[in-house]
Amino acid sequence: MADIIDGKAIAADVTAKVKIVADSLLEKTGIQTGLAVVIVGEDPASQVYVANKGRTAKACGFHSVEHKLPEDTSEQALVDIVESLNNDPAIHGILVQLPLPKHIDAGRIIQTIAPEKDVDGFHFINVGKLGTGEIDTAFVPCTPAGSMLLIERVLGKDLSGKTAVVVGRSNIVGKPMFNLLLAANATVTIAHSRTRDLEALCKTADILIAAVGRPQMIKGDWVKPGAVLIDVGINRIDAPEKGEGKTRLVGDADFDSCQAVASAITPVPGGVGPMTIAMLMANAVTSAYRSAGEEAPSF
Ligand SMILES: Nc1nc(=O)c2c([nH]1)NC[C@@H]1CN(c3ccc(C(=O)N[C@@H](CCC(=O)O)C(=O)O)cc3)C=[N+]21
Repeated sequence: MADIIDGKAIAADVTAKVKIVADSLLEKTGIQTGLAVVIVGEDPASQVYVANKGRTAKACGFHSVEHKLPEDTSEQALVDIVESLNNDPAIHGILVQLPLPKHIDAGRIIQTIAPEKDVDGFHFINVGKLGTGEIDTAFVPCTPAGSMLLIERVLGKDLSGKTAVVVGRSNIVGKPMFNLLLAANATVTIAHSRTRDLEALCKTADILIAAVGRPQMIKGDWVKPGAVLIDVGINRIDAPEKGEGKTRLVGDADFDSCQAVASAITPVPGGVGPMTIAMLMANAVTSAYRSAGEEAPSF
């Protein structure tokens, strides 16, 4: 039976450290880390995440601002808000919650965020730095960064000799995950919907990252005995066993069958999700340190 990797507890460790270093920057330089989260529209899941971010930012002692904009906000109005945050010296990190409404070009908005405040790590400058190994001055996307920290807790920092398979090729998770695993010396393959014999490929992985967005797709008999399984998926499915109309969260891996085979596995909820928020806080305080010309701590 695999050990369950307690993402909630590890995320709490990270945010406790963020608070300590944020307090120490404030004491030394008078700079309070500022994080701005911008949300457009009313998607209920997005509202939950944004509320979590605001709460955690306050717990870290940050200056936390939230811009809640109506669904019919124009692209230009959003560009103007991002530019005003770029120019606001009290703000060190800017996150524009995705997805954006269809009438807004999300790519244009992301590239409008100043790279040095892009705590999501989605700007071309940060993507390029990660892709060329300049990780120390980049912002790394929060979900992959948090997943790496969980892997580090189990396997250490050096993944030499390990085979990793990332299932999913998104810009937000799959591709940055590939780069981080590669930088840690793993031998990495990205699989996706057009991969032939996905099951056999997954079975080669010492480290398996499930980031496809399909509930419970990865089954125990796809997993190499002793593998470390990081489940990035967060899917809400019907749970009639809990009562009529009830739902529950599941990952992209079928937890019970995978737990029987892996050596360590992240649960959903309580795995990668809380780490995403913790790494956002880490990126924000890192940005504040850089703005002060101070050496940023590592997490
Ligand atoms: N620009 C941008 N950056 C993001 O990082 C971003 C985004 N947009 N849009 C939405 C997704 C989703 N996301 C989550 C963060 C935390 C949890 C999380 O804390 N989940 C908990 C509980 C989830 C629940 O109860 O609903 C868990 O897995 O244990 C989930 C999902 C960040 N995202």
